[in-house]
Amino acid sequence: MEALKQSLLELITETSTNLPPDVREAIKKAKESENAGTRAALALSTISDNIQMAEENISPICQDTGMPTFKIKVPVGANQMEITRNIREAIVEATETGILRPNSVDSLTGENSGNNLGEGVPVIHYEQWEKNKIEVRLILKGGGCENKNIQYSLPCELEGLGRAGRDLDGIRKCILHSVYQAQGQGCSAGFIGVGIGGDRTTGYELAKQQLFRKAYDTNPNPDLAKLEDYIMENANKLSIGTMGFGGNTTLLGCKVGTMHRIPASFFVSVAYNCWAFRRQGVTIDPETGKINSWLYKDKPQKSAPITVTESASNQQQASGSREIVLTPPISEEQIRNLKVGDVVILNGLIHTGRDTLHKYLMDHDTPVDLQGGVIYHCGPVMLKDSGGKWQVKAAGPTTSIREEPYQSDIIEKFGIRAVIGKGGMGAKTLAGLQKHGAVYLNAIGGAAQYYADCITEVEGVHFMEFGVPEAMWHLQVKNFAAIVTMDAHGNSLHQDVEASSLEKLAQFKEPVFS
Ligand SMILES: O=C(O)C[C@H](O)C(=O)O
Ligand code: SF4
Repeated sequence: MEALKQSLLELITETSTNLPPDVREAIKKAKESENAGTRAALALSTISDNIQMAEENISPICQDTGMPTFKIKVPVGANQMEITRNIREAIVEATETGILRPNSVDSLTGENSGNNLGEGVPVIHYEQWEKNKIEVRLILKGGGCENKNIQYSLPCELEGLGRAGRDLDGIRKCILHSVYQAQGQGCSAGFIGVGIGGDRTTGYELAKQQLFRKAYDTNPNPDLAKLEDYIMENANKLSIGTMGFGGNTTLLGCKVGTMHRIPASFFVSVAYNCWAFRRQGVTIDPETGKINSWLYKDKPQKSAPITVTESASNQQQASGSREIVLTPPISEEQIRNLKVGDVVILNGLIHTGRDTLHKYLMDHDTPVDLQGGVIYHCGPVMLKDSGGKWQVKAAGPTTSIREEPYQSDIIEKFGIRAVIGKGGMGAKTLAGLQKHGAVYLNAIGGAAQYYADCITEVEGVHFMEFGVPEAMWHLQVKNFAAIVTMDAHGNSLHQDVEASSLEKLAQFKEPVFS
């Protein structure tokens, strides 16, 4: 078993940096389904470039390397404690080399353990089988899409869809609703795993288990196979699109599993996974610890099950949109000149800030002048080089809506002119942008290599005690592109897409599977 740690390290590295062929194929089909020049097409082409860069740089596809979750099958008699020890060592090493972001945080103190270990982290599930090999599957599922998981208890009333009863049709409605409620915040286009039945805990477990299926397999249960096909065909008619920009592809995969329940409970649990669907698997020789085979590396046999609807109203044009170059400090006049749909190219100094910093700034001062400045909702992966200088390993945006309670106040208090993030923000921030003269810029979620490439220098950092992702990094950027999705005139692309997708959801109200 000497080689085991090295094998696990290889598995972690591949999972974080190299998307499997079935996922790539689904993204490729999505790209082909969008009309050239639309925002969705541009977002998908950034995503494709990013996937390529991550593989070439052997660096994280997305800066959020998620909750490492292992599913392991072992021969009778295998030493599970030894396997766990090796996993923990491999995790620590992958963190030291910037393959994983230090992501394990004490829930009460907020302290980052710094090495991705902690109470309950990583997650490891063991199962025995009668084969003489070890099978290890790993999924790195980030926080933004995890926050979009949802569990329904049937019967229930669903916005847009009405009553969902305790039958296949009620399940159908829940799944469509789950895609709608995620909007672009889980970095759509996404994959969903659905668990029908169980209790609240096992239902979610079953949903996550579905994510280990290959994107193009066929469900052995004909009813569920029909349901999966139906969802793939119709969820895309919601036209939420990549990053919630509108567009033809919202969902890249849907896998449904079922288990028994007790009479009083009927749960439908949905695990939402972003396009950065990082899962790999290996079989390992139990004597040597060496990798024998990879589980997700074969080319998909069937073509991608993506059906698209051409919907002219949702073809958000990006070509022909204005491109505006800005260098902070930015004036109010420059901001008021911007409109939803403009592409902003930023050069100069920007500052990262996410959950801990926003809360902190509510009743503390800022260590640097933010007048006319730009805040980037981002928790990067950083490594110190041999000369003691910080290097950016990955730096895409995080979900902005979490800062909704603070953002408007922070903009006003410090004179901030632009906020970069992803997924959009709510009514309070929109009003604040209008009142104080600021804009919201949407970067492409998950495109962590693409944006890391725009960062020319790390000028400094404050609040390292918050941990690497939550610290305030001061970054020099060049040609950092993002789209204005909320302007200083009360317009929000996110609000528009949410409203139009709710209208479209209502077309699925009538029973289909009776
Ligand atoms: O934590 C992050 O960097 C991003 C997170 O996965 C998110 O989607 O918001
Ligand atoms: S930022 Fe987006 S792509 Fe990255 S883990 Fe979060 S949801 Fe996934």
